[in-house]
Amino acid sequence: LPWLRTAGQPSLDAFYNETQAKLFLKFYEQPARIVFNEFMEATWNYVTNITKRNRKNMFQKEVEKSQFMLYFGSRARLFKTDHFQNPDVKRMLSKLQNIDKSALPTEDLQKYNRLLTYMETTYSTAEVCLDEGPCIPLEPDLEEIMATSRDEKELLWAWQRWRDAVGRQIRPVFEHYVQLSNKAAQYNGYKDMGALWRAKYESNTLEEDLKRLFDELQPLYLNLHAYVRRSLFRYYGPEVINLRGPIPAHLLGNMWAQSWDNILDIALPYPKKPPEDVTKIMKNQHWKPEKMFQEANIFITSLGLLPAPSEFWVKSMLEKPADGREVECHASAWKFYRGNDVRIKKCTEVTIEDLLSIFHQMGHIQYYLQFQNLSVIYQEGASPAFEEAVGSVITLSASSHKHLLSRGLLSQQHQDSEEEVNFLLGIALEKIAFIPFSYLVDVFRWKVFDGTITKSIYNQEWWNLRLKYQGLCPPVTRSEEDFDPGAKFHIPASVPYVRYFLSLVLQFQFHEALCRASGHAGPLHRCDIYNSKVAGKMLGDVLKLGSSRPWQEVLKEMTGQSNISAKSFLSYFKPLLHWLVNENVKQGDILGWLDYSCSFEEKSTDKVSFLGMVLEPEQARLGQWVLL
Ligand SMILES: CC(=O)N[C@@H](CC(=O)O)C(=O)NC[C@H](CC1(C(=O)N[C@@H](Cc2ccc(O)cc2)C(=O)O)CCCC1)C(=O)O
Ligand SMILES: [Zn+2]
Repeated sequence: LPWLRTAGQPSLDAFYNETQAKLFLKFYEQPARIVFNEFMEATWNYVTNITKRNRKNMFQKEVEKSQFMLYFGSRARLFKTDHFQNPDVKRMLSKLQNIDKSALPTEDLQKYNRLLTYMETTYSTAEVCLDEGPCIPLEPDLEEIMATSRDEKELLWAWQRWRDAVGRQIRPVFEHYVQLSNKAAQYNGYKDMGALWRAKYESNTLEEDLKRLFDELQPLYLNLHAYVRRSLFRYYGPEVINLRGPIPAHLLGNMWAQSWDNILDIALPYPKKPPEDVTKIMKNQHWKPEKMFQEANIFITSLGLLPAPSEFWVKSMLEKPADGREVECHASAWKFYRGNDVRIKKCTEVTIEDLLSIFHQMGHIQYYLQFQNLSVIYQEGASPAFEEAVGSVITLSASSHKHLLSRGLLSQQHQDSEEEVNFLLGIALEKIAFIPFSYLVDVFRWKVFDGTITKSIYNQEWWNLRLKYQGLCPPVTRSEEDFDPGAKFHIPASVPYVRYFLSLVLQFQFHEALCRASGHAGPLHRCDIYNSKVAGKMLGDVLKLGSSRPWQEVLKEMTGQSNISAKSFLSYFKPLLHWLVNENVKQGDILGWLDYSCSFEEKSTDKVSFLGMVLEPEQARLGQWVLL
């Protein structure tokens, strides 16, 4: 191209580099699919059959994958993209450069992988042994106790023994994990691993956006917290519950008190009109795990979206194996970079909770199927929150009274206003309770990564955040021998969590847009997009983009808004907020928690460790309050 040469060096370099860059990216595709496929297969084999041999093979494939990513990641850095014309080439090259832990020197990487696998496997194989007799695992046994037992002592036993069995083992390893994580992040050009995780959201206002959303949702949470505390007070009595203090963390129907839907029976607003027990109906109708996945598939294909391919039904692990194999029961959806090879691993129990979580998982599968023709580099969600919101938005329709009725999972025809409050409270116990938990998990980890929370105070800082954001307290004294955050899967598994907080907000924003598109009129909580091809097309168009476009652009195309907003979440629960505010005023309950611990002897009225809010009857009507 002599004539270009005379036109001056930069344009030639730019032209030459851009062409070269396109070839480089083209060449990347095939080997990437092969290397990633082999890595996913080896990891799948391990988590569905935990043996030394499978672990060794997984480590081997992990090293190969990392060498491959290091090769292409470092070469992607060599291109000077500022003169490039094609925005796609620039975006793909920049995504290729973030190679996470693969940037570590092989020695460190192998140590890091051993730490990660030790923590995740410790969690997945941990059991709690009764004094004499059997040892019981988290899924389904301990989770079943936390969900259904109403014996405070038994709940305390399960809560404490799980943390003894897992958290304590993981603590010493976690400290090294933090160091190596930060080292990997620095090799990628980030100050610490928290910064690398946050960069996935392509936003320089992420932390303030999170804070803003959290504050907008605070009135909902504080009113629900006060109401549930009152309900638990009525049930367990004043010895256990302090109406002006935090709630003991073992009484909320969940091992981590992250969602409280399992104690709807205790908190039911109108006990004379109890909702039907869908789990019981499923069991009476002889539902099996496979039928639960087919039910989700039927919903998804009713939208005109893609069905689960035959390989899915053949290769997935839909139930805990009965052959004594050790498996990782924590549910997950998998893609294998080979077209229709997509799978789910889940130790499914026949319950409504598992049915709804299957809708969530099948949302991941649908994303994989929709973006499979994109470059490997774009085969992920527009943001991690988008990935999580897809399945959850479908679940919002699937859990509606209208949908369950149409699927024969409810027999009651009508739903009067009191039954509607009961229904909304059920959804609130899952979604509103989840707000502060899904926010604080990564607030904790970001502070650990950036050094604010040093290893000598991990546990006390965890409980400070649990008190500050959730208004919970540990039911027994904790120490720095314990490591309670390690008792939650995503911490030993090193899976970021703020995606679930953002997904909480996003799923309602999506729900409102999809419901409007499907022609739904009336309250948002009565919407069911089932059978709506229009809503399906709107959703499919988002999924087809993968991460090829910034999520802000994708959100704008779908909902008309380019920023994430809590407005839809608030409007979905508006009827319930009014009911809760009136109920709390009637009971004279305060919002928030003045005391800072469960045990009453440390009762203190002078120390206000958190916003103590007193409702003036007048302001309460407007849902406002006066800071104490
Ligand atoms: C190979 C791989 O890892 N694949 C990823 C997907 C991907 O990255 O492509 C994946 O499958 N991750 C597993 C994870 C599983 C679940 C989870 O952990 N949920 C959170 C938070 C929550 C709670 C309630 C709820 O309704 C929705 C979310 C928790 O239980 O605390 C378990 C129950 C449901 C979702 C998931 O599906 O998000
Ligand atoms: Zn998910």
